[in-house]
Amino acid sequence: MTSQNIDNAQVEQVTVRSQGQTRLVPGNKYRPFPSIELPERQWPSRSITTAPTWCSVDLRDGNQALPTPMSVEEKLRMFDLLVKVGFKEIEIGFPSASQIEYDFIRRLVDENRVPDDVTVQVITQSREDLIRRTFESIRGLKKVIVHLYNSTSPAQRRLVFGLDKAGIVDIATRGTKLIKELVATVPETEITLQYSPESFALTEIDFSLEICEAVVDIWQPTPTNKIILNLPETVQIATPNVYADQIEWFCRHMRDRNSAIISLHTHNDRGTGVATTELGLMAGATRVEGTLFGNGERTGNVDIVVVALNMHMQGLDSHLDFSDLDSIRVVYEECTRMQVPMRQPYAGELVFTAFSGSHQDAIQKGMAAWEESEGGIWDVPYLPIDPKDIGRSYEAIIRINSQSGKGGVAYIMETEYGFHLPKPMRVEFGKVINVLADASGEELPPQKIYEAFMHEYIDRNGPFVLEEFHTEKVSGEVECRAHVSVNGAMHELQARGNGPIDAFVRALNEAQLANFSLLSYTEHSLKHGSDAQAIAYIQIEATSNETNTTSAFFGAAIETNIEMASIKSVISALNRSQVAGA
Ligand SMILES: CC(=O)SCCNC(=O)CCNC(=O)[C@H](O)C(C)(C)COP(=O)(O)OP(=O)(O)OC[C@H]1O[C@@H](n2cnc3c(N)ncnc32)[C@H](O)[C@@H]1OP(=O)(O)O
Ligand SMILES: CC(C)C(=O)C(=O)O
Repeated sequence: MTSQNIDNAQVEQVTVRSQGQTRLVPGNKYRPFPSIELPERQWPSRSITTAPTWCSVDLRDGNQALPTPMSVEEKLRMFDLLVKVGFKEIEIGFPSASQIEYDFIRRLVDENRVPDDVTVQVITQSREDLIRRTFESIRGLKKVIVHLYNSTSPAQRRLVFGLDKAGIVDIATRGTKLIKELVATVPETEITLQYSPESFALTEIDFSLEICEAVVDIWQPTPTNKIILNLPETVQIATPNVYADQIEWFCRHMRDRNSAIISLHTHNDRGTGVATTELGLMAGATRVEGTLFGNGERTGNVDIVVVALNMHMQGLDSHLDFSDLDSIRVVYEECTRMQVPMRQPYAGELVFTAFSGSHQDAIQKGMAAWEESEGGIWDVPYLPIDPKDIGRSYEAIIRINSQSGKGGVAYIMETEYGFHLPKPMRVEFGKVINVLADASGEELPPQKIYEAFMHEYIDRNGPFVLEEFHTEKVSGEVECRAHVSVNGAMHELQARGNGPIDAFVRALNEAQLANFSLLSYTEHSLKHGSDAQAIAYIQIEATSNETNTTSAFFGAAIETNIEMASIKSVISALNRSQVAGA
């Protein structure tokens, strides 16, 4: 790859007219990013097998991108959160940037808030006054990574620094020399140097190597006292494979590879921060800088929550704890004043929710199979991880609107209210809910679905009303006596059958109050304990007196006495058949 000069380029954008519309095409305003010459690249056939060292840059790169940067108190709260999540390296700020940044670091020192197993990192430009101020800020800390950066890309060399390559190398090496000198001023502190050739991904790869090796030559790292070479994709300008090639090329060509930790720092301008980081790990890096939920400059830094949970879903221990992601999100939103979008991977409110019928059906079947497997391999369609792993409940997995189907409605009735609707009844009740959802045009919360069930099946009070019901055993059969009013007219019924339901069905038919037969019957208890109730579901086939056609109807009833629930479910089904005109 060579540097390109656009100064004199003749830029032409082209306007295209097609089918009555005008469209701007880029013409030669932009250039494709050149690829890296890397014969027999290895990364495409590798996979990620261990967690990298994670470094949170929430308190630096995240903070510097906020409209209102965090206060000292907010930074302290965020720091405690990052420690709790399990970060062992945390970039705590840019101490020479502002008094708040400086004071925050002093609070960490004065209040002894940095755990022994956590190393803090501070960033500085390669300018003498800023480096000296940085060293003043870290006095009293046990372990510190001093992070020196300067930008190296052709555009930044030309536009920001007005320097050639040698001048840019000189900025880096002068800074390194000064840091080396200042180590003696903090004897109680173990210093690691991190050097970032900022805009690495946009820099000629051989120049990136040259400047890093110039820094290495001064710092003199060893395999037991390594330097961190952080190779940032400061601005994302190419597909993720290009960054992976750059990382693998760098790892292959650098001298003394064992004395350096190769670190990734990616942004998300093209929306591929996670992919770029994952390929960078496959290409040989062992450390990742990023932020919670991807806060950071412009479109953000890479979202470490996603990279870590992507590992989790492959069965890898990420060493970070996101088992209560909602609480982490609350602290993040309060400290940064940013919001996690509803579709954010893992953390978004809607990412484990299905509204659509076919997804709900598959999820319901998958969940049932997984529960039966008692801890088997997670293989639930449409749910890449178990929401419970990150502290989410199963309640929101299925939500109902007009796109939903019977499976989803049955899932809500079962998980929220303990009603195991018989399979054919799901079809019938699913249609009831679909009509309601269509009419409202909105989501139907579980309470509304429950109310619709009660209204449709349980709370019907006519035209049939059961006033009295008794049974007794007579010569091996059950004899029932009942008082049933129909549209207010009272009828006394009596019949025998092989059980109470059979006797009651016969009594109604013999008295010519209805013309129907029993198709199916199920029951189950609803609650346990002294106020235990049972629900009975019955399906009848009713014949219309007018048209002599038959139709099937479900009825349901809830009672403490299961016999009474079954008899009332017959009445419920009859009442529904009357409304439908059977
Ligand atoms: C990609 C990244 O995220 S890098 C981190 C960026 N973060 C921040 O900038 C947040 C904190 N920064 C600040 O508070 C301020 O920018 C400070 C305190 C660091 C510096 O402030 P100032 O000197 O007032 O201003 P400013 O940042 O504009 O300085 C630009 C000068 O620094 C030079 N410069 C920029 N980066 C570097 C560097 N890494 N090393 C040495 N010099 C640098 C520029 O060439 C420019 O020089 P010039 O004045 O001769 O043209
Ligand atoms: C200083 C570097 C690492 C940086 O923040 C970037 O390149 O985005």
